Amino acid sequence: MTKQQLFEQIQKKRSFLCVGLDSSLDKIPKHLLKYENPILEFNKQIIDATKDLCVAYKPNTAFYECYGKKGWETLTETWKYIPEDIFSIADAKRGDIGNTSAMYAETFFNAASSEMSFDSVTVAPYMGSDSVTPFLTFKDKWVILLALTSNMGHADFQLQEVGEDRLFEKVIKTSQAWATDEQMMYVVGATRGAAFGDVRKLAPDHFLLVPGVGAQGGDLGEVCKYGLNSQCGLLINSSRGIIYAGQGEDFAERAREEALKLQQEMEQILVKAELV
Ligand SMILES: O=C(O)c1cc(=O)[nH]c(=O)n1[C@@H]1O[C@H](COP(=O)(O)O)[C@@H](O)[C@H]1O
Repeated sequence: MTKQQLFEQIQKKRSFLCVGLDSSLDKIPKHLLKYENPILEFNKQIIDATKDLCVAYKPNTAFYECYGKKGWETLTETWKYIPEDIFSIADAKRGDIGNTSAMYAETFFNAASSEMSFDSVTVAPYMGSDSVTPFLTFKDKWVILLALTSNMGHADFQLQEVGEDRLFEKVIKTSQAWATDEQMMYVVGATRGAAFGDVRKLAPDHFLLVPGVGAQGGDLGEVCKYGLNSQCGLLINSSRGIIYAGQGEDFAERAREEALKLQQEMEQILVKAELV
């Protein structure tokens, strides 16, 4: 998917919501355990209930890899179930020496070999250019590079000064030589509030993937105040806050209610910013 197509989806749905499919057997409603593949059934019902309210789905691969062969199959089938006009993110946080990264890129982008072709993959920048560029050889596929993450430990490295910059700023500056804003996004945690202003100084036009709304307590208004750009430029992810909103037979409706609350808030923000 291109950047323009993503923006058009945002305008059409009046939403920049990404639903995180961090689905695990111990958290999904108990009545689903009778199915042959409970997590796939869960994901399908969540997708059916939210697909008109969101513009992206983000399965975190850890929640699939932990179940071995069956988990990998569930990830593949989940990717197949995501509608084509919805941006798909393999949240795998990969990155390795060049020839290994090339195989990771095949895994997530080349359906001919892996049966999956996500629109994007999350990548850690730590190993540098040759660990990231193999993901950029696929047309209209995206790297979503970790910049300023939502977790406590972000301060251990990302805020350390490297010359004149903090490390996350260095990551954003240096990586812009590897790809344009048509193929690269940055992860900036919703819990980082005013730091969105600093990120926007360096990357005014890039899309940012923003996890941390919902269960981690990030504030949507604050993120948008500093992070919105002329093509919206934000994909706001919520995983647990949406998918585990209910535990009963009506879990998908409850998930929809939570997604709708966020979509309605986003619609107001888009209208106010005259983006729709
Ligand atoms: O790359 C990510 O998606 C990510 C980066 C980050 O800084 N913080 C973060 O929480 N995430 C992911 O975003 C999701 C957040 O889930 P919830 O806290 O349940 O909404 C999880 O899949 C995390 O792995």
